[in-house]
Amino acid sequence: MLEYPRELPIQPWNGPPPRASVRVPGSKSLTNRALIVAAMAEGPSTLTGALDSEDTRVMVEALRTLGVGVEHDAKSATIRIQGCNGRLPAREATLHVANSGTSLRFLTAMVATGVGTYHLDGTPRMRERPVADLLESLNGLGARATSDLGTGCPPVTVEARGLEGGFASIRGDVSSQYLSGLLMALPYARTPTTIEIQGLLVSKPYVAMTLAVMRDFGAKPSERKFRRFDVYPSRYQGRQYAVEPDASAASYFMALAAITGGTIVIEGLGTESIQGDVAFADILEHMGCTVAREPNRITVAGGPLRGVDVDMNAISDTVMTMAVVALFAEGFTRIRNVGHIRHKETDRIAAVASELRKLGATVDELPDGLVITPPEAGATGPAAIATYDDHRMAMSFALAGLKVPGVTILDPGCVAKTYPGFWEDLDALRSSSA
Ligand SMILES: O=C(O)C1=C[C@@H](OP(=O)(O)O)[C@@H](O)[C@H](O)C1
Ligand SMILES: C=C(OP(=O)(O)O)C(=O)O
Repeated sequence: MLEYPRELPIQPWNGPPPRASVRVPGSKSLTNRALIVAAMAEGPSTLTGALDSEDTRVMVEALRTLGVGVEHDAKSATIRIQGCNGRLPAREATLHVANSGTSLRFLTAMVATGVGTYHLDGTPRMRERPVADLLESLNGLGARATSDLGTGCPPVTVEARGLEGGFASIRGDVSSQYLSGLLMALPYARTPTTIEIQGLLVSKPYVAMTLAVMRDFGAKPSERKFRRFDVYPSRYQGRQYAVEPDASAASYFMALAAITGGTIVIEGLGTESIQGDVAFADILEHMGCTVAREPNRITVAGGPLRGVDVDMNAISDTVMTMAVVALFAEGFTRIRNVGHIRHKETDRIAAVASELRKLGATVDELPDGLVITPPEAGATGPAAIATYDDHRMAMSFALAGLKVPGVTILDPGCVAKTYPGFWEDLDALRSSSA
């Protein structure tokens, strides 16, 4: 991995507004889904355009620990997986997933299809991120899964003897990753399974992505209004799979166009993308940007921005990007229905509120959102921005530094969770636009 300084002063964007094309690295969510499904599949798979970051490395390492053959060629963004055809080789394993929510939730469900004893653990923050509802559902399907410290969070132990199938209900309002993990594991249950969602389902587009990847590898799950899901016993088939660029990562460059008044073309993401976060461009359009959408490309051109009132439940990884764009809009912005982001890398509502205030904004922190009123005379520095070990705090607030002199990002290395080359890509954009 790359080396990072302890803090990074951000130089304001002094040159002409950028006119550039950007292709961000592969999607974390699609890489980690494809890895899980390919690992369980019959036959080999090759993932191209795969993300190489902390979250995908911990997933690759965990699969190797489970005895699945995985070769990762980071230079060519290719990962080769020898599928285990639904029979996990390891009977006993301890998996360390750092602070990767997808890895923890997806692997917990996957190991329940095995026969043996599996332990999963992560960073201190991972030990505060809930998983109890997933454990409960797995227990109803034939596993013995426990939160070792009785906290409802990792570390987790799964004593597995394969999943029986039948009926499961799962809570949808804390994290959609429980449902995604269950869905991907269930083709390997002994009998068909019906899953019903209790309460609201957050982050719906991620569940659609899960179904899409399962279908791409040959399973045939069905769904009714995203309230009920049916999965039948089957086998995934190994294949070549092209991972789309990461739409959440692309939000930083869309936002850069919005606040600098430049034009940025996002390559490899467009109307054909299966990632919900491409809809970040729709919000920018409401704020005053011009957006052109093609099947594999989105062009965002900045303009005078006005505040918006927006429900971001479905695309909550872009809340922090939006919060920083709001600093440079006319009038206030209200972000609604994202209470679940308090359970992510950090309490993201609280973190955004504290750091925006350092730049002069007035921020009302709501239980499930934020109201951001930009300072009348414009945002001002200097400000040392704390990042809370949250990659998205670092990448979002770097954008503020392009407009406000004196912004320093503390612990810029936290971007390695999903976008290790972010600072280099930002510098490259700057040099190509000078
Ligand atoms: O399934 C996924 O790939 C993800 C689902 C979302 O989490 P929640 O469902 O917990 O909101 C998202 O925030 C995360 O970055 C990735
Ligand atoms: C919430 C995130 O990740 P995860 O839940 O996979 O740790 C994220 O990448 O913003």
